[in-house]
Order: sequence, then structure tokens, then C-alpha cells
Amino acid sequence: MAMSFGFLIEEGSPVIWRGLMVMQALEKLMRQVYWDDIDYLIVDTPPGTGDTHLTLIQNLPINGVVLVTTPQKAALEVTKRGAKMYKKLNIPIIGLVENMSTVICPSCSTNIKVFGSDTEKLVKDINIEILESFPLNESTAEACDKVYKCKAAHVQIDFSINSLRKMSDNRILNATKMNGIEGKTPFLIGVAGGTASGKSTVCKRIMEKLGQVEVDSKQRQVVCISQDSFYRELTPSEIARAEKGQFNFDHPDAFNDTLIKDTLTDILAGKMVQIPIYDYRHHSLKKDEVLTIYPADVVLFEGILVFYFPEVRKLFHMKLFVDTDSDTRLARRVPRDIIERGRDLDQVLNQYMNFVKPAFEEFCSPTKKFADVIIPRGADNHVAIDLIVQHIREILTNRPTRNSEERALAASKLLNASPCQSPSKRGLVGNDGVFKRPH
Ligand SMILES: Nc1ncnc2c1ncn2[C@@H]1O[C@H](COP(=O)(O)OP(=O)(O)O)[C@@H](O)[C@H]1O
Ligand SMILES: O=c1ccn([C@@H]2O[C@H](COP(=O)(O)O)[C@@H](O)[C@H]2O)c(=O)[nH]1
Repeated sequence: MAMSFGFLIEEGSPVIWRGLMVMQALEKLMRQVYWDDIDYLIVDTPPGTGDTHLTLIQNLPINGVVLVTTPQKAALEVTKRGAKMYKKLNIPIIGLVENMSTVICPSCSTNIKVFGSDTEKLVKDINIEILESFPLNESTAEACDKVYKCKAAHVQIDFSINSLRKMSDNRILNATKMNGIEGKTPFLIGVAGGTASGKSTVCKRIMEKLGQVEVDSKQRQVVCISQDSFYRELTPSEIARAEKGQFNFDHPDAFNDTLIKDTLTDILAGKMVQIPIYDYRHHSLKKDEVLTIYPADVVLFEGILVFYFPEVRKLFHMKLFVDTDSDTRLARRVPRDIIERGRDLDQVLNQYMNFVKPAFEEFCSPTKKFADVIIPRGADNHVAIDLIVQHIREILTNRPTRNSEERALAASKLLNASPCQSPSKRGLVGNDGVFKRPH
């Protein structure tokens, strides 16, 4: 498949765009083209180190970059600058393709180096290899000029397939690394807060803004898991008490914290996991039903006591606390429990006064101090959510360079920063749709 903005404009008409429009066009090409189930996505970029390259790096999981240059000094200079930029941003360079390396004399077949041999010096300097060298060839030039839409494409495809074959021997294309990041170790975000504070809604908004809701569960870059899946099995007498609203579901003992720790540890190891599904109406885990969580880049784990257990708490790379006032939470919980969880009003209020409120004060509220970022008003706090989404996008491109403390610091800096960002940053926030993970 091939797609270009050139296909969408009238033949011969110029494209007169400012940088921001180029970036919008790129967004459309990345997210609004039906790419089907492709093995490789090759993006042909302009030379240099401009907004186009940065937009791509910030928005796509990139296995690696192929540099293409002619051997002229000016072209090599631009290529060198590009190579340095990719290295700085941790994008692996697969290698370099040299075009017009030589000219073959049609009468005596002598191979003439018209532009010198500085390409070899460049690849040595930046420590990469030359993947292919193509002579300036009459038939290629002719194909490009005359029948570029079919024959040149044919030449290009031959070249690409040969190079891809070579590259597939190359460990960069086979690696799980994206933008130089180990793709299978997710960034784990804990989301705590009182009952009905809006934890699930905040996670949902984050997923929506990252375009993850519509994505098939196997392909999601960001997934969300609820701590409620880890309520422990109750004994028959505990179930009887629960049915009368007399069981304390807000106490840490109600959870299987060992299973939480083991599951999150497996997730961090890049494994696929299966988690139980909780049935609030029957206060029990659904029999013979589990939810499969496929490896993702970012995992959100939300629940009232996700920061309570020290062994679990230390697994998070970033901790968010949704801080919504108690009256609002109670006003939300009452209809939710009656409509969605099959309770009656008395039961909800008794449970709230006897267990939910005291347990919140004793076990949940004190964990706010562990949070890196506190989100007042939950999902209504669009600024905080946009900043978190922006931070997650940065994580997707910058993971290897940061440890957990630096990330937390970056997150809090981000939330203290002015929401006014550079146009390119502003363009990133709120963009729907994220590319499929190629592994
Ligand atoms: N900002 C909000 N405005 C109005 N209703 C909300 C808001 N956030 C959450 N809710 C509603 O409150 C209830 C509890 O929200 P939820 O996100 O499930 O909280 P939690 O996951 O913290 O228990 C849900 O019915 C949800 O639709
Ligand atoms: O069987 C159950 C299990 C849990 N609860 C209540 O649920 C909340 C936690 O879920 P949130 O979505 O964070 O509100 C907790 O306060 C428990 O009291 C329940 O009532 N019955």
C-alpha cells in the first residue's frame, strides 16, 4: 500500500503550507488512512531535522531509520545532522543507502565516482553501515521521469524488498524496541482515590484521548485494569454478610494483594496475563470467566487501595490520586450502586456509613501522600488529564532515558507547567488514534 498527500491534491498544483499544516497532514496520513494489516510502514520524509521528523518520532513507535543520501558534501552534511538528531532521540539507525554513488560509462563500463567517497567517512564517523549503494543509472532516471507512477515504483519496490530482506537479518527490525525503547516493559501508572471519585472515568478519558478505546484489545498500547478484579473469594458466611451490606469491602483484607503483586510483576515482565472478572451483584468472581490483558506500553491500574500495599506500591512508575470531595462521591455512589450493582438505598447508606467512609479515612486517604500527581475534581479536570495524556505520549517515546524518580519529577513538572505549549505540543494533545504495535 502507498499513501501520499500528493494523491489527494490536483495534479500540478503547488502545496503551500506552513509547518503546522504539514503536521496536521502527517496526523491525517498516520491516523486516518486505513493501513490494513501491514508488516512494515515506511515513511518517506524530507531531508533534515524539521518538525516533520519530530512529529513522527513523537507519534509513532519507530523500529529504526534508514538514511538515504547522495555522496555530495552538502547532502552528507544534512544526513549527518539527521543522524545526530535520531541518535539524540534514541531512534536506532538501521543503516545508510547511498544513491548516485557512481556512474557507469555506457561505452567503456568504467565506474566513475562523480561525487567522491565521503560517504564512507560519514558512516565511519557516525558508526553505521552502508546497506546499499546505487549507481546513477539511466534506466532508473528514465523510469523516474517518464513513467514514475508504475516503473519507478517498481524499481523502488525491488530496492525496498531487497533492503528489507537485508534489514530483517538486522537485529533492529526484529527487536521489540520502539524508538529505542524496550517495547514490552510497560510504564505502570497507579490511579487511586475514594469510591466513586472518578478513577475509572479518568482512566477512560485517558484511553479515549489516546485513541485506545476503539483499538482491538490485542493491539492496545494503553490498557486499564481495576483493582476490583482482585477481591478475594468470600466464604459462604461472608457472602451472607455482604448481601446484608455488612461486609467490609473497603478494608485491605478484602483484597488478594499477593495476586495483585504477582499479576503486576508479570505485566512488567511483558507477559500476557489473565485476570478475574468481579461480579458486584453477587460479591464474587465470575466463574470460568477471565479477562486477557495483552502486553501494552502503558498500563493503568485503578482502585481504592492501589497504593496501600507497599509491595504493590513500589511497582508503579507513576502514581495519580483522584481527589473528589466526599459529598460528590456519595451522591455518585448511591445511584450507581442501586442501578448498576443491584443494591437498595438502605443497604448503600448503611454500608457507606459503617464501612466505606471509615475505611476511606483510615486506609485510602492516607495513601494520597504517595501520589506524584493529585487530580482534583477527577474527570472534570480537563487540564490535568490533557497534561497526563501528553506525558504518556512522551513516555511512549522516551522510556529508556528515564528512571522512575525522573519520570515522577517530569510528571509533576508537567502539571505545574503552563498548559500553553508550543504549537507542535498542542497538536499532540487530544489527537485520537494511536498506531498499532507491530509486535
Ligand atoms: N466528572 C463527573 N461528572 C459526573 N459524573 C461522574 C464524573 N466522574 C464520574 N462520574 C460518575 O460517577 C460514578 C463513579 O465514577 P467512576 O469513574 O466509576 O468512579 P470510581 O472508579 O472512582 O469508583 C459513575 O457513574 C460515573 O459515571
Ligand atoms: O462486592 C462488592 C465489592 C466492592 N464494593 C464497593 O466497591 C467500591 C470500590 O469500587 P469503586 O469503583 O472504586 O467505587 C468499594 O468502596 C466497595 O465498598 C461493594 O460494595 N461490593
